[in-house]
Amino acid sequence: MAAASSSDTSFVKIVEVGPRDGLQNEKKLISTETKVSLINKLAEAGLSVVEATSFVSPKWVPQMGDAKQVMAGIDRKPNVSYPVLTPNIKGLEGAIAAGAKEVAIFGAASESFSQKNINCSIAESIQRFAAVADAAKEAGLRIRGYVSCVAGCPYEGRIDSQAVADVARDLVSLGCYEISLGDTIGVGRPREIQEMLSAVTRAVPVEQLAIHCHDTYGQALANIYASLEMGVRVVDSSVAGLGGCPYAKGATGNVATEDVVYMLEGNGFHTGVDLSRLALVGEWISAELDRPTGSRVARALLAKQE
Ligand SMILES: CC(C)(COP(=O)([O-])OP(=O)([O-])OC[C@H]1O[C@@H](n2cnc3c(N)ncnc32)[C@H](O)[C@@H]1OP(=O)([O-])[O-])[C@@H](O)C(=O)NCCC(=O)NCCSC(=O)C[C@@](C)(O)CC(=O)[O-]
Repeated sequence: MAAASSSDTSFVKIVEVGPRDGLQNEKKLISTETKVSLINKLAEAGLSVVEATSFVSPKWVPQMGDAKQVMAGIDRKPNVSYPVLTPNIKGLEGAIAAGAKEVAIFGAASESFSQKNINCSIAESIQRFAAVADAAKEAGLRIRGYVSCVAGCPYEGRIDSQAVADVARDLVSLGCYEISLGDTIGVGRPREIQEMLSAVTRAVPVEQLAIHCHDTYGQALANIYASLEMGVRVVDSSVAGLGGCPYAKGATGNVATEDVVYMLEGNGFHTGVDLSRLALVGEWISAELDRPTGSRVARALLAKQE
């Protein structure tokens, strides 16, 4: 697998979020065995970061209620990172006990979304995350940060880019090595994403930023390309385009990883991901969920093989 190097500007790190962001909103409980197989198959397809699960309240997100069992079941490959979401100290304790080496704290640039998603204001969330980050550092864990609603909020509409920059800066100051900027409801367009990135890069170096696009309005690939033009080299995506957010009504899945890999590899970037193998993983999980894959690239590739 190709290794990322800070001087290699053609390498794009893909953070596969399908097992967490992709599955968290599924109404029917998916077996732990299926989740574990999905994570293992994704790592075998060359993904070096596979976000595995969330240590959140099972009352809030029942689908992630088997986080401990998922972490116990996966075959951990040495060069693969398996981050997990931890909104509070209870979540962090669960993650440490399960042997996680990387955790993610997740805030929002919108007050209303913060309340709906994690039941506190933005300021309270930063305080809560400070305690999580201190304990995570103490335990030797790497910490990633998310900012949701960077291009719009399901409750408040347009979000000021400075609010995004402020939360991103706060998360970096708590010790996050990378900040993922989430267009949670997929409303952003390339120029808006570039304007948002201009504001955020005044607060956080672009080398520490990732872009996380949902494809609700069909803008995700264009927005990712616009982010690459701004120097972003980390992209979050979800195999087969799985997903949606439980606290953002109507939000569809993340951009499909297969579509991102196809676009990148044909545009002078490399990812270390085996696209044919990944398309088969997407086909498999879609069959498990009883629906067609949400990846247009996978559909095209698989149709050719048939
Ligand atoms: C943050 C809380 C816990 C606050 O929820 P709360 O109700 O304010 O918390 P609490 O401390 O009052 O506890 C209430 C109950 O939850 C339990 N509890 C408390 N914490 C935990 C925990 N960690 N693990 C397991 N259980 C927990 C706690 O023990 C207690 O249980 P009870 O006494 O009632 O039986 C809750 O709001 C929550 O779990 N929210 C999670 C929301 C979530 O997972 N959202 C989806 C992920 S974010 C996202 O998708 C966006 C992203 C990242 O992908 C980027 C993008 O697209 O924008």
